[in-house]
Amino acid sequence: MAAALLSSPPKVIPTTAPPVAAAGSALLLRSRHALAPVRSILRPDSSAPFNRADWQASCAILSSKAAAATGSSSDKPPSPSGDPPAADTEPDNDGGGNNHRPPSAIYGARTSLDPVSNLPRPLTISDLSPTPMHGSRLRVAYQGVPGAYSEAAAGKAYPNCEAIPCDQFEVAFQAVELWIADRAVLPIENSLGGSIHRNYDLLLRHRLHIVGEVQLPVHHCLLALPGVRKEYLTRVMSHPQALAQCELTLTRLGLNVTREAFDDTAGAAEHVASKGLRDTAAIASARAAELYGLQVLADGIQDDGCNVTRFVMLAREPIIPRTDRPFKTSIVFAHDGEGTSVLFKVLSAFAFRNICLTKIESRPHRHRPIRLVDDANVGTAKHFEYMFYIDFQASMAETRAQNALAEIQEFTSFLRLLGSYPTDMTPWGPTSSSNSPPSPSSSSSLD
Ligand SMILES: O=C(O)C(=O)C[C@]1(C(=O)O)C=C[C@@H](O)C=C1
Repeated sequence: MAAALLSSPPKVIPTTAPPVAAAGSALLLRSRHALAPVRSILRPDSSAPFNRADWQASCAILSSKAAAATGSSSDKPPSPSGDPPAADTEPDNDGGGNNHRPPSAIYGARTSLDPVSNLPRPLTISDLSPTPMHGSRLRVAYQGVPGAYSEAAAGKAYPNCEAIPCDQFEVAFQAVELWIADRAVLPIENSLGGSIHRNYDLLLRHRLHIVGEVQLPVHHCLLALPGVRKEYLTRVMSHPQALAQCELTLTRLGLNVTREAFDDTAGAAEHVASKGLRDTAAIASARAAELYGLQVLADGIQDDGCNVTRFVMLAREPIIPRTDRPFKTSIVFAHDGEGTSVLFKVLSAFAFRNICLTKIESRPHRHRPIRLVDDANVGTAKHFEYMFYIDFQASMAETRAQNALAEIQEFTSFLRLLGSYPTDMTPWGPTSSSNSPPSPSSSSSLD
């Protein structure tokens, strides 16, 4: 009998902090920048160490002055993005390694001792959506090197972001967890190649939240060094998904080539170029050809014109689900019961509420991949155990979604909410060759 990982109600939990806590932490972090002017008023010698007792004294002074005075605040409202002022580089800890923040830290950006300064300001929508705390462009981790489709997906999800290449999917997860990046954008499924299983497994292993999705039309090209002709080729290398997406076309082109897997499509192009491989082609984007000085031998070689990869955006904090636009929710669960009846019940919890499912995926159960079923008559049978991933078309702000999950938790041994996020509704036609990187002129962000 597996231990239920969700014990006391509510069992359906976001993986780290609930949305309100998430909003609170964003507010605290932003406010540390706002504190600098207050500190310089209280201690003109800002180079001197400023300890916890000082903070408490400062807060007491501020509160007593606030209580005694009258008048209105002339403060500027926080910036819509919530970003801290660029010039504010005050350290946020007390020198002891702890990020102690005085109560006044949550009072917003105040620069004077007027009475309103110390009253808590109301939460605004910008407080509820975590933004970069380093005052610069959003840093978005992706797997691959420049020219990879994941880089283009990062640019579609977050125009004008700073895309950070990572050599493995796991590194992109860690980059967000360690605050090196603000978001990760990772492929989760492709319309031809199917699920990217590694990322399903990593979603469970890590504690990040899905905060959005983007669907990217993927347009593959066959790339080789300038002057190389198709007849010279003995090998083609690319990401396994890209090789799978072009399998039929490679045969149709009459290429007698071995297939070799590479970490990412653009990495394969870079390898062909940097090693001067004249017998090898890479499958990658037209942008990769440009970046690495390769020629395009064939354009649009994916087996189907509509070749789309769905990427998910991951963050340390969940977003607040809404109902003013189409939302999707992703969950993962496991059960102890005998096979189909539990699955049937889970599906009916959605069906009876008219909630459409858009994806079901199963992966081996991480802690218990096999269950032995002892039966005296037929010996010991082995059942495979699975984790089930489901995406459904509803927001967690909707009662029907909350009720469906409340019901599902009754007959599952484990249930985790991976995220409730806006559905990518941007229209796309047949794939074009411009899998472009992040750029300030790109279309609007989805998050
Ligand atoms: O190699 C890349 O360029 C990637 O971004 C990875 C990836 C994938 O993992 O599926 C993304 C989109 C394409 O479907 C092919 C490869």
